[in-house]
Amino acid sequence: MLVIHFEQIKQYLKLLYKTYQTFFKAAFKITLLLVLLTPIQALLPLVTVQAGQKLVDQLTAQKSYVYFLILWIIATLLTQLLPVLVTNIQGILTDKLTGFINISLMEKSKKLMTLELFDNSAYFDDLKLLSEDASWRPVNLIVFGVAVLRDALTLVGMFCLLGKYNCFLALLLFSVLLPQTLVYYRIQQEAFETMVTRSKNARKLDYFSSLLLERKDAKEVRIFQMFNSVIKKYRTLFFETQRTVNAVRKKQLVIASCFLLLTVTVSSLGFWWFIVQVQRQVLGVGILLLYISVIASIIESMTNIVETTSLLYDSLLWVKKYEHFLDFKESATDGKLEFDADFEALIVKDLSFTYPFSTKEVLHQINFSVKKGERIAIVGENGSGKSTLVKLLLKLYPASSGTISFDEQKLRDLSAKSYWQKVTVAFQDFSHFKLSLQDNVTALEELPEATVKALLQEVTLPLKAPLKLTTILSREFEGGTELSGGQWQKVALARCLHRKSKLIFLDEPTAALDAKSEQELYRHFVELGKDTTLLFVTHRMSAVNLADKVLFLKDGRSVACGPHKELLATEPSYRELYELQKQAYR
Ligand SMILES: Nc1ncnc2c1ncn2[C@@H]1O[C@H](COP(=O)(O)OP(=O)(O)OP(=O)(O)O)[C@@H](O)[C@H]1O
Repeated sequence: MLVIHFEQIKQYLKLLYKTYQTFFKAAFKITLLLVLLTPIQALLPLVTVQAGQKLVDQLTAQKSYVYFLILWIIATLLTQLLPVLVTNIQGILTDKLTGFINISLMEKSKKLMTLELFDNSAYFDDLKLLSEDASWRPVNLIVFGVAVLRDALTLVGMFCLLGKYNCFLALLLFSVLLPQTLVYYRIQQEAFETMVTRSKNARKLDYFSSLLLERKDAKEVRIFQMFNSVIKKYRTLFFETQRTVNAVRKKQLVIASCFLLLTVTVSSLGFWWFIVQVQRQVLGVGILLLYISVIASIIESMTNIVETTSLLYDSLLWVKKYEHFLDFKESATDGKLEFDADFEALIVKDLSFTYPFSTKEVLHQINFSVKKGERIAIVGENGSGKSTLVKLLLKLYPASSGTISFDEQKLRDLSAKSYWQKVTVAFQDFSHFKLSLQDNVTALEELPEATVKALLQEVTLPLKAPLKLTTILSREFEGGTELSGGQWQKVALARCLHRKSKLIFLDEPTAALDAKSEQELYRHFVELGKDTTLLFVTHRMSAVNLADKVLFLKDGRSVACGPHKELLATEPSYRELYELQKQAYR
């Protein structure tokens, strides 16, 4: 049992050490100053107590006490002054640490080439927690991290002071307090585990309340009358969580009371021993003042340590998650070759794929090729693997087997950065950046206004009041506005076009457009130029007429790839899909 406790304490201290390492990395000088001030602050109570004892002894012996009085005044003054200074320094360190942590999280994300991390639920949950808490965890870490160190030093100092007069009593008190601390710690640990369970539940609770309060879901929540059911779900989960937490609290109260009784008994015995020493004139009366102060300080530091360590614990686990995220290594390594956009053919050979952390293969032995300048429509039923294929072609996932190559260049050997610089895409679930219209089009690249306006014209999105290039596309920000689904899609298409790439992927970004607008836009992309290669996913079979070739996917397999008319003649399931849509649009 005790081994487990020591293991936990060891892990705790390791995490505390790592936390201090992060403090130093974030702000070396400020942390150093804080670390230097901490022992001074921690040992001041010792000086005050001893000065008080000596003062009383000198007074009763009718000797000069001025020196001890001055010492006591200085120590008391510093005891009051230092916390103000330390709070100030902690504030500066908190700001620096918050910036440091947030920037390092963003920098790490920048280094992630594939989407693998986002499919790993353990990492993804951690990442969500990391980004949600990054604004307040650093304060917690600094305030509690410094307090733990300070209280531990005071505690050690006080035990040493007591040991100077009665070593046995100091050891006895220590032996009562040690198991008390460990049990306290264990209880806090249990409380924390409940808190973690609670934190999982808390996220669910948050979601339920946001579901009924946020704009995003306001329409469907009303129409489908979801209020009562969601409130009921919230209530059930809330009370269930409360019950578990209360059970831990009750246990905590009982055990804490038992140990408190033991500590009071030992302290009283100690007090009695010191009274006897004073009666026998072995020690001066001042020792009683010292003893009372030492016991009060030991108990206070002890309580503080247990409370602060448990308050600090989840923040330390947060640091662990932070380190864990920074250490995340992708299974695929990036290539080194520069992408030559002047390729003659894109060749996909025996391509199979299983998503990371999944066992189901979603693409099986896909084969097709695209010549430079060709327009390929990728069609197939829902879930047939069209978007997955596009993600693989974009190097967002490494293939499980098989190859994608541009002439002789294998995609896996290309540097992701060089590849992404020369391709462009509009996704089905494209990003709605809460930035200005201009920034949404340029993806924060600096482009002349005239170019942005021309792009918007290309995708037929007129700049009519109140929409300007500087308008923020979100009501969350002052002066912001919201676009319609179709307008948003045009913004995504303008973003896709701004790259002027020779290799374009469209993963059905046009679902919210009417058939005419969609046809016009596809035509626009098709007419971009003879050396522009276009691969577009579409559900509207009318769009396949614009393509040179159609890649027909079924259950993750490439059933056929060829001109639309050829597929109609040779591939019955393709003909069936086409006829079905034709009838629907009649
Ligand atoms: N991140 C993921 N992890 C595991 N499986 C996934 C993931 N994303 C998609 N899948 C699975 O891969 C299969 C193919 O999905 P994909 O989105 O590629 O199909 P699609 O043809 O584009 O469908 P739709 O026409 O509905 O857009 C589906 O069975 C889907 O459940």
